[in-house]
This record gives sequence, C-alpha cells and structure tokens, in this order.
Amino acid sequence: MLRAQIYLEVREVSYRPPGTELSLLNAVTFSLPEKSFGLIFGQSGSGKTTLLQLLAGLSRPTSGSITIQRYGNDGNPNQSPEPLPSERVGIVFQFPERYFVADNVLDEVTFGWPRQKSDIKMKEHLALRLQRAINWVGLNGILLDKDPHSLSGGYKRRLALAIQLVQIPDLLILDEPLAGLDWKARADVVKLLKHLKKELTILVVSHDLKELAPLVDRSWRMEMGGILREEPLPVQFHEFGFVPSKSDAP
Ligand SMILES: Nc1ncnc2c1ncn2[C@@H]1O[C@H](COP(=O)(O)OP(=O)(O)OP(=O)(O)O)[C@@H](O)[C@H]1O
Repeated sequence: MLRAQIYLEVREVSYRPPGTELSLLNAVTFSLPEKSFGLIFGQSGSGKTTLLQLLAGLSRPTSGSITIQRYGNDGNPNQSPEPLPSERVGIVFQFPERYFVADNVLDEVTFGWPRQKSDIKMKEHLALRLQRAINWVGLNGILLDKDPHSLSGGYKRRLALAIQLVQIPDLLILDEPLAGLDWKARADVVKLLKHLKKELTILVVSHDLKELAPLVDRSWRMEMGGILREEPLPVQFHEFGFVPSKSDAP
C-alpha cells in the first residue's frame, strides 16, 4: 500500500563557482525519502562536499532545483515542490571539533542564543530544545560545564551533532562523520546515527562504506566531473564477517 511521504528532490543541479569556467557539479539528480539514510561515495575531488554545501544553502546552484515534494497516499504529488529551507538543514562538516569555540559544552550547544532579553516562554522553549538534543545524542551523562576540547573523540562528534539537532532540522547532512575516530568511537557514532535515522532524514558523504552500509537505504557514486549515479554499495558480505558455509555455496 502506498503512503503519503515527503522527499528531498534534487533535479539537474549544476554548479560553477562564481568567476570560474569550471563546472564542479553536472546535472546532479536524486531523491531521498524522509527518515531514510542516503550515502554518497566516490573519489576525492569528485564534488561530494560541493554538493553538500549547496544542499545546506551555503552556495546556490548555477542551474537546477533543490526542493521538498510531498506525495499523497495515491503516490501523486500533493502540490508544487517547495524550496528546501536552509534553516531546516543541519550540516556537520569534517572534523567539526576543530570549529568548537566555547569553553564549556552548554555554551557550545547554545552558541548564538539570546541570553538576556528573551521572555520566559522563549527561554522554556529553548531549554526544551536543548534537553531534547542533549538526550538524543546521549550527552546527558556529561557535565555541561566541561570543556568541549577535553571530551573523547566520540563525544566531540556527539556534541557536534547536538549543535545541529538543537535547531530541529528536517535534513541532517554529515561530511565524513567517522573520519579521524578510533574503532570504538566509530562504532559509537554508527550506533547513534542508527538511532537518529528513526526521526530524521540523513545524507552522508563518506569513504567508510563498510561501517555505514547497514544503515544505508539509498546510495550514489559521485564520479569525477560532478556526475552522480545511483549505485548499490560495492560491499561484499564477507566484509561483514559473513563466511558462507559449504551448504550455502552454489
Ligand atoms: N570554489 C572553488 N573554485 C574552484 N574549484 C573548486 C572550488 N571548490 C572546490 N573546488 C574543486 O572542486 C573539486 C571538487 O571538490 P570537493 O571538495 O567537492 O570534492 P570531494 O569529492 O568532496 O573531495 P574529498 O573526498 O577529497 O573531500 C575539487 O577538485 C576542488 O579542488
């Protein structure tokens, strides 16, 4: 049975940085249903980060569209697509801990929030959002007055996620979320992403295909020249520790 669903839809998006003749993305087209996990992989320099920056609204496509489309139970679009609002997109860049600015966890998560003038209702609303984000990423056991730089690698990534989740994004974008972490922290982040996927649409750029594969609903390879093609992950069962027994052999 079909059910109503919302899709992120990227149509024929091309991008040429202002003042250059070089096209970094060429007619990129894909769609991702809400509350699913998309993974983009491909060679270094193929344009993956450039695409994420466009999705986050940090730069604008030279042509093409990035929209939200709602479909009804009959599988037909409900109305015309709406532009993806950048304030509903959270993005965590590679090595987010390098950009921490505050000297305690609370200030890092609430950086830029109004401090004095907000009314009680607004303060309560912000406190609820903060609590939700902190609980979501499992930072509730951590003292909020701790120096973010003193946290372990895995907890720094949780904090980076909380900073985005506090804005209650519809789409969470992650650029190489496992890069630079030890095996335990990587396993921790994968577990956390599995949990977040129940509530959010997540789009990840990564080279860590093996570890992320169990979460992935849709995957695309970015080829040099900024061309995106849907492609299942090139991961074999044996890479997950599955060794066929003799009776399983064809
Ligand atoms: N503003 C710019 N002007 C010109 N070239 C750029 C600009 N930004 C990025 N590039 C080039 O565009 C190409 C794509 O870069 P991008 O960072 O998107 O690739 P990537 O697939 O994310 O690579 P990696 O996996 O190494 O992060 C690279 O060759 C990069 O040097």
